[in-house]
Order: sequence, then structure tokens, then C-alpha cells
Amino acid sequence: MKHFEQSVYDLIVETSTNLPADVRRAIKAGAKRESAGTRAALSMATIANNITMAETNVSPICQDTGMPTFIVHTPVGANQIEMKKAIRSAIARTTKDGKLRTNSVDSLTGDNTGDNLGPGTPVIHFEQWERDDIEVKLILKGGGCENKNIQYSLPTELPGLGKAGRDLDGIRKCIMHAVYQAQGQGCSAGFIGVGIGGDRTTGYELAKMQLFRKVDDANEHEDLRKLEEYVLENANKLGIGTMGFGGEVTLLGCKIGVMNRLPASYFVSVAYNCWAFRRQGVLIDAATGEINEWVYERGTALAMSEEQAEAAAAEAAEAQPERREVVLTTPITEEQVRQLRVGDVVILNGRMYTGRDAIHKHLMDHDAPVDLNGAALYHCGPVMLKDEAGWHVKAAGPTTSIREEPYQGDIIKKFGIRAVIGKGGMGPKTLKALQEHGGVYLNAIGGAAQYYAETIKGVEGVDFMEFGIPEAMWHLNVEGFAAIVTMDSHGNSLHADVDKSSFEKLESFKEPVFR
Ligand SMILES: O=C(O)C[C@H](O)C(=O)O
Ligand code: SF4
Repeated sequence: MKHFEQSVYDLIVETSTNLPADVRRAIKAGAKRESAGTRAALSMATIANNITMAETNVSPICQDTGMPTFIVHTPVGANQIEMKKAIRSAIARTTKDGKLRTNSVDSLTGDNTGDNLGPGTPVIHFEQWERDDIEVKLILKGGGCENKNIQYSLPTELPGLGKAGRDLDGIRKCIMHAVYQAQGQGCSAGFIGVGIGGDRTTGYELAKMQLFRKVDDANEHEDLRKLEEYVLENANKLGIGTMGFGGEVTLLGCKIGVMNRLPASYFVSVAYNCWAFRRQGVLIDAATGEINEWVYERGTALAMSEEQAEAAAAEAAEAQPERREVVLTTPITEEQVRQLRVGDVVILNGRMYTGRDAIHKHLMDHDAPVDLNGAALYHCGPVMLKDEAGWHVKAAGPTTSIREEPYQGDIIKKFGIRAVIGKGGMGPKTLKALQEHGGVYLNAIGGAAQYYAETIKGVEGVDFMEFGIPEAMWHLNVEGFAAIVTMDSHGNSLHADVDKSSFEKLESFKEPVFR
């Protein structure tokens, strides 16, 4: 077992940086279905490009490298204690090498352990099997999509869909609602795993386990296979689209499992995974610890094709010549911001500050360490590495903005911020502040962490390092950072519009389908 730790190291690197072929195939098929020239098609092209960049750079596809969750099958009698030690060591080593973000945070103090080790992290499940080799499977599921998981207790009344009873049709309604409520916030187009039955804990576990199925497999259970096919077809009619921009592709995969329940309970648990669906596995020789085989076809086998991305960008320019592209250099003035409208593409240059959960809370009743007048505030928790030359950005896509909704409006006004950059959009309080103060919300493509890292030309400083790397305020010098105006200073919000139209579509799925 000399090589076991290295094999797990290789598995982690592969999972974080190289999206498997079955996931790539689903994304490629999705990209073809988005109408040429739309925002959604352009986002899909950026996603495809980002997948290739991550593979080439051997760097995280998305900066949120998630909760490392291992499922290990061992021959009878294998030493699980040694394996656990090796897995923990491989986790710490990949974190140090910038393949994982420092993602383990003390829930009460907010302290980041810095090596991804801590109570509850990583998650390791062991099971014995009657084979001679070891199987290690890993999923890296990020926090943004994890926040969109949802559990229903049947019977219930669902907004837009009415009564959901304890039967297949009730389950159908829950799943349709689960996709609707995620909107673009979990970086759609997504993949869902559904667990029917169990208790609150095992139901969610079953849902997550479904994500280990191959994207193109077929459910052996006849009714569930039909339900999977139904959901995949009809969820795409909700019109949420890539990143919630509106469009044809909302869901890329649906896998449903079932287990027994208690007479009193009937749970439907849904695990939502973003397009950055990072899971891989290896079969390992139990004597040497070396990798014999990959469980999922490796991404390298299926190129995402850059020509496709370039063609999509060209088509977009052609199809919508009226779409404006506005180049702005920070600090931004009120006059510049007031000229922007939903749909414009903004290319940002100059200084940008990152700020996410801890900083928003802090700024409510403290001064800012820098002058934020006219500033661009980026909701981002990057992967950073330091060497003799200083800090380097290894991955830097946006985080879900809606978490800052309680604070954002006040902070915009208090400090004079002009542009907020994130993903998934924000709510009415922020929209009002943008209108009153003169500000704009720019939606970056979630998960495109390599794509955005390349626009960052230098790290010019950092504040709040005590909050940990993802939560610190990084001073970044950017060049050509592209994002789309989805909320403007005239009261328009693309997110509110897509939410409303997708809810209307959801209502059309009220009538029973499975009897
Ligand atoms: O934590 C992050 O960087 C992103 C998170 O996964 C999110 O989707 O909001
Ligand atoms: S930012 Fe998006 S792609 Fe990355 S982990 Fe979060 S939900 Fe997934």
C-alpha cells in the first residue's frame, strides 16, 4: 500500500481539474441546444472554454472545490485506519498545492483550518466488498449548489403546483419545484440526484449517492426511469437556462433512487449539483496502492473544442448587434453606471476588491480598510498560492450573491460602491439601492474560475486575512473582466423576470401525469 496516498492525491487533482467525459458530453449536448447568440449560449461557451483551461492548467475548474466526500470500498479486513490517514494527508497536500481551496471553516469562530482538515471534513464513508481491490470514489460538491438542495415531506402543498401526495405524481411535483427554486443560483445547467424515502438523513444521503451514477445510464426501476426521463425533458421547459439567464437548458441530468421509509414519513430529498459536476473514482491495487483503473471515463478523452466557443462568441455578436459592450475602468462614476442597461456586457479594467460573507457582515458596523468610492466589489473567494514573488490567483469565479442580500444595499450606500459582481442575482433591497444610489449588478459566469483568473493581472494587496483566504478582501488588478448587466439602476432585474416567467411555466405542470 506504499502508493495509496499518492493515488488518492492523483484522484483529488483529477477530480478538481478535469471534468469527466460523461459530464462533458452532457454539457456539450446542452450547449448545442441553447439558441445561438443568446446570453445563455455565450455562457455555455465560456463554461466549455473554462473546462479546457482547467485541464490544461491543472487548476481547479471552480474555485469552490466543495466538501470532499469519499466513498471507499475495501476488501474484507483491509486497514481502514491507515487509509483514512492517507486520505487526510492527500487532502492536506492537494490543498497546499492549490488544487483545493482552503474550505474547512470552524462554524462558531469562522477560523479556517487552512488545510481542509477539521471536524467533519473531509467526509469519508467506508464499506467492505467481496473483491480484492479497493475502490475510492470522490465528489467535490460546492457550497452554492449544496445550498440549493431541498427536502420535501409529503403530503404537502407546493407553490404553483398545488397538492403533492404520497405517490409518484407527488414526487414528480417536488422535483419540478426543486429545479424551479434553484433558479440559476446553483450555477445551472445542473444535475440532480433524488432520494425517495429514508429518514431526513438517509434520504439526503441517497440523493447524493445518485450523483455517483453515470450521466448516461438508465434506471433499472421502470417507473423511476420514466420519471427521470420526464423530469429531464420537462424541467428544461421552465426556461431558467444557463446561469439563470433564461434559455433552453436548465437541467443536464436527473437520477432517482428509492429506499424504504417509516409509515409516518415520506421524504423526497433533492441534491442539486452545478454544471461543475466534479466526481471521479479509482480502482486501486490493494497490495501496492497503485491505480489500476479510473471509474469514470476521463475528461481528456473528450475535448470541449475551442472552435465551438469562438463560433458561439461570433454568433452572439452577429445575432444581437444591438447588445452593447461597454468598457469601464475603476473607479466608476455615477454617470457611467446610469448609462448601463440589463443585457449590456461590461468589460472591466483596473482595481477590483473581493468581498463575501464575512466582509459584508463586518462592513455593516465598521469602516472599510480601503476607499470604496466608485469601486467594483467582487463576490469571490479565490484559490490563492503564495511564493517568494507574492500571491498568485489560481482560481477566481463568482460566488452566489443572494447571501449578501441583507447587507448589500446598505453597504453600497455607505461606501459609494458602483458595481457589484457576483452570480445568481440579488433581491429587491439591493435593486432599490442600485436605483437610489446609482449602481449596477454584474453577473459573472459561475464556476468559470480559470477564465476569470486569467483576467487578473496582479494581486496588489489584501485585507482581513484573519477571515481566511476565501473570505479575505483581495485587491486585484484586472484587465478585460467580462460580465453581463443583470440588474441596473433603472429598476430592471433579469433575475426577477426569469423567476416570474419560470414560475408561470411551473404552474403548467400542475395536472397529474403519473397515476
Ligand atoms: O464558495 C464559492 O466560492 C462559491 C459557491 O460554491 C457558490 O456557488 O456560491
Ligand atoms: S460557484 Fe457554481 S460551479 Fe462553483 S461550486 Fe458553486 S455552484 Fe458549483
